[in-house]
Amino acid sequence: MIKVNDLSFAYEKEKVLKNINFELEKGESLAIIGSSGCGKTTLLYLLAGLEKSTRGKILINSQPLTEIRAKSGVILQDYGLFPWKSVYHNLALGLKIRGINKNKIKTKVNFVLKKLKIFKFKDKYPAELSGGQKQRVAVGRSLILEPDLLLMDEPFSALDALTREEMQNLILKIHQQEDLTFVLVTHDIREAAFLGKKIAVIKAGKIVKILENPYFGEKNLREKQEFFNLQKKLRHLMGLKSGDEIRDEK
Ligand SMILES: Nc1ncnc2c1ncn2[C@@H]1O[C@H](COP(=O)(O)OP(=O)(O)OP(=O)(O)O)[C@@H](O)[C@H]1O
Repeated sequence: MIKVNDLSFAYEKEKVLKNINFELEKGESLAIIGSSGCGKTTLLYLLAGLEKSTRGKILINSQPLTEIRAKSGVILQDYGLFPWKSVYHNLALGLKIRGINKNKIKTKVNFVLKKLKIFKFKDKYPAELSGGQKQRVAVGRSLILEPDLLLMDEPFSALDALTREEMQNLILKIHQQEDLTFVLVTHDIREAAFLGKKIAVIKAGKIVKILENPYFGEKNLREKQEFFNLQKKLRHLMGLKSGDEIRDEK
């Protein structure tokens, strides 16, 4: 589905991504993790066709990516909702632009609203919703266009821990039910370990390791020892110190 070959990118002179290589099969998920400023968002923008690489290439379904793809859904951290439109019309807009008739739009929007459990908010405006509800609307707005690839940049970072877990469960469920391929950028180790079938660790613009997560999608994963072990591995790869080491330094 995605093939990235020797990709590099610079904003003006500063090289932000260096020789990035990875592949992602259809129906797989990739979590991209790294500390602030390492280049995660830039990589997602390149995958979305919002920025163009300085060197190397991206193939999606064997086609070189040269512009924004209609079949790629993108969800950003700030929800990207239209504040002057109701929940219903935020979801309907993409279909309307594509010239779909009103009845079909109504059926589809209502179906997605129910699936994401936000039907009762359909006449509300984004400002009247909680963070989690807004993020459900943002997910709905992408899914309604039936993307074959969903690209998400820190989509749940503004949410409290419980709502964040609920949203992670929701994405996993949609992935499992619809074989959705997705890429998620995050700085949260737990989130990467939960939502990545593959987990790419980035440091200063380079992929230091791509881990396979054999436990991805398992029931009650968050309570399993393997989940903690994987997080420990990720912490090491990211060069994070344990609390003890910090105490020893004093
Ligand atoms: N529009 C821009 N012009 C110039 N430099 C930029 C621009 N956007 C990002 N950068 C720089 O590129 C580097 C990577 O930024 P990027 O946003 O991809 O990192 P990130 O890993 O997503 O960080 P964070 O987790 O803080 O969002 C940073 O050093 C940043 O300052």
